[in-house]
Amino acid sequence: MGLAENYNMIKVSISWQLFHKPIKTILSISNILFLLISTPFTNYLIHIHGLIIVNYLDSEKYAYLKHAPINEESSVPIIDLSAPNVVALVGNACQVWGMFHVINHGVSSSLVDDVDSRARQLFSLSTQQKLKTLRAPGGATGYGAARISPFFSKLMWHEGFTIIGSAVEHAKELWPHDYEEFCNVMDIYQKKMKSLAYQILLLILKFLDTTQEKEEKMISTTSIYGSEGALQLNSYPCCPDPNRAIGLAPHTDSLLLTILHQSETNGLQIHRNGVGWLPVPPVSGALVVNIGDLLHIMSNGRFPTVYHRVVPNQNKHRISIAYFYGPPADSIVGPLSKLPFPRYRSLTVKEYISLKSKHLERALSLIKI
Ligand SMILES: C=C1C[C@]23C[C@@]1(O)CC[C@H]2[C@@]12CCC[C@@](C)(C(=O)O1)[C@H]2[C@@H]3C(=O)O
Ligand SMILES: O=C(O)CCC(=O)C(=O)O
Ligand SMILES: [Fe+2]
Repeated sequence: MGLAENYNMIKVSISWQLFHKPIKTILSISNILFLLISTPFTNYLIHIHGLIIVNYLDSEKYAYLKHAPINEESSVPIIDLSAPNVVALVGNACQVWGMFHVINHGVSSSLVDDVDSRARQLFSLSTQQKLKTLRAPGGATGYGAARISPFFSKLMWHEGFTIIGSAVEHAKELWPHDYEEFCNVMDIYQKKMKSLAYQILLLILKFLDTTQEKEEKMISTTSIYGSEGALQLNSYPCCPDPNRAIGLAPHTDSLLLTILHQSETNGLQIHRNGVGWLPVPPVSGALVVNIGDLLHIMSNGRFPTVYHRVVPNQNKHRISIAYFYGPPADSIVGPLSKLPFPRYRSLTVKEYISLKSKHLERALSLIKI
């Protein structure tokens, strides 16, 4: 099949979308493209012909094929949260990697499996169903492309579903008579994640030896009751030509900490200076923790915020569940007062999120002192 014919097929599928779907709201270009890539019809074409022009990225820029070989010294540490020297282990991992696996984390495997299978159930619904929960323009929750999508010219091999607080409104759209179980599982998981994230944050603050009043105030505002988090269900369908597409484009997470469950399928990679892209294969029973921008700021740059991406898989449909943990939107974040020579100015969480949504990776440099 020639290139021109493939272009025609994409054109055909766009017109198919526009004429056969009653689109009542005005969708942005990225949503239209997302709609296009998510239809079973176009997916079918992608699988048969192995070519979707809009989704291909230039390989020079991202060099997807090149990543460092794994050896013991170059892999993300695995930390047992019940280890007696856990503070030092966590602190060192934050400084050296900005990322670590945790085991003995107290979250039951049956709960993690439940969330994973509910996510699979959601993503296996028809596109028409999923689009009932399409994230509203400017909105935060629901189904759609990653929030960072507008910064990249090519689409990602990814679909997401974001939950902040209760998922009930969207779940009712998807399963009008059977939405409660989905919501219960997501609620229980969010509560567990919140308390695990708080536990890890306390270890980190202990490592940074924060004893002053300001920090204590900050700790209380990020407490399990005060904090606001988000749960992101990620789906990366099988990709016929994984070397020429990206699952989730390179980014750093914005909040304090992210706790990730990545089922059993490879795909996550982190960028290491001087090394390149390094795979982070799933460790059975472990959760991945990574430092986000806000903790990078609080540590005055001592902890790197992790630049990471996801590469698609040819044979396996990959699901991941990310919990983003951060302080309430109105709280002020800045380098901890104990650390000398602040490199960043203090600002509200809301202000930082707004800078990130406008400038992505440049947000941090914009608040440098
Ligand atoms: C709390 C959040 C973090 C996030 C933006 C969000 O409001 C909800 C979705 C999150 C997510 C998931 C995929 C990657 C990411 C960069 C994105 O585009 O949306 C993160 C956002 C983030 O950490 O900035
Ligand atoms: O799917 C993954 O492993 C990572 C997802 C991620 O980076 C995110 O949701 O921010
Ligand atoms: Fe991420």
